Amino acid sequence: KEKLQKIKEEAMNRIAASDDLTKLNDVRVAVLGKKGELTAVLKSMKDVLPEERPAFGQLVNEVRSEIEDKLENAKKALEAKELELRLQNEVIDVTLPAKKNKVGHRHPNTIALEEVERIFIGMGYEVVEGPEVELDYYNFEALNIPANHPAKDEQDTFYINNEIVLRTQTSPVQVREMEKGKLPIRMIAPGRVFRADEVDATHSPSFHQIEGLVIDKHITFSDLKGTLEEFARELFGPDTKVKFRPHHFPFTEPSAEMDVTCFKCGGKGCRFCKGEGWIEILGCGMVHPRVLRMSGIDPEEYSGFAFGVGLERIALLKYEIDDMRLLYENDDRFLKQF
Ligand SMILES: CNC(=O)COc1cccc(Nc2cc(Cl)ccn2)c1
Repeated sequence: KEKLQKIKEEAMNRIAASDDLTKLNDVRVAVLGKKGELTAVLKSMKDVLPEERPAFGQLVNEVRSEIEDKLENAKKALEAKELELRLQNEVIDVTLPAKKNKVGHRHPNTIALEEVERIFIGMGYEVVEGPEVELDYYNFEALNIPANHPAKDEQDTFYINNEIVLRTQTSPVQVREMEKGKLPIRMIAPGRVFRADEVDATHSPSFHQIEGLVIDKHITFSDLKGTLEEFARELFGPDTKVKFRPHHFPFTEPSAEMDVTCFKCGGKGCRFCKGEGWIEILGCGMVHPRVLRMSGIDPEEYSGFAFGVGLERIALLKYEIDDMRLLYENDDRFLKQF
């Protein structure tokens, strides 16, 4: 009897002292398990006098159910505590900012190209593409660039062989269009061009240009100025002013270069426009009559203007990128800013 009392007291204390489910289970096994203390007592029943067995057995069962109840309550309490702990640790703060998903980005060149295309498509121009590996006829002769012209030497042009080059501008696409003789023409020719230049912050052997060509009856220099002024305004903002400075290209006469007021300082002069207040954007001019004639267009009947703009130049200006090589290094840290 005393032994049972001791086992019960000891078990109760050990249950109360168990601060987690594992320890509690250890107590259950130690007392009620196959080799448990109470089980041992039950096994010693055979030594008890037969007439005392019923009372004894009842006593043992009482102790066992008291211990089982205590174990059960302790188990429930510990489970509740564990759940409470988990609820505190696993709480999700829904007010935290969401993780930004990594999404793709358009390259600055792509953004600039799509912007320029949108402007001229809006003016009714067609976008035409052509071969990057070109006959030197279309890249030079048809553009009134004579055989011994410096632009043709190997310092500036990649030759595949004596007749075939990597095009140095997208004008050949326009010559091919003029040859078709379907007039009037209003087109832009975007695409990759190649120069055997030195590579530096503003030159790359392979870059992109967009050229424009308008051929119709009675096209004048003022059509050129009006069109390119509108282009500049749509690209750099409505307050942009333009100016045309006389220049020379073999394929246009007269020729000009167009500057726009610096969109950073509005024309006062700043670091960005090197204090000039103006930034050169493109070259242009009235298509040279010899170029028209070589492509089968009568300069007495038709006239036209053309222009060429460097795509990287637009992208570098618009996004204030100071080294063209950044456009080609595919550094995600740079590209994901656009
Ligand atoms: C970045 N480009 C520049 O600085 C200058 O580009 C220019 C300038 C003037 C005209 C043209 N293209 C052209 C095309 C034909 Cl088919 C006939 C006449 N001209 C390109």
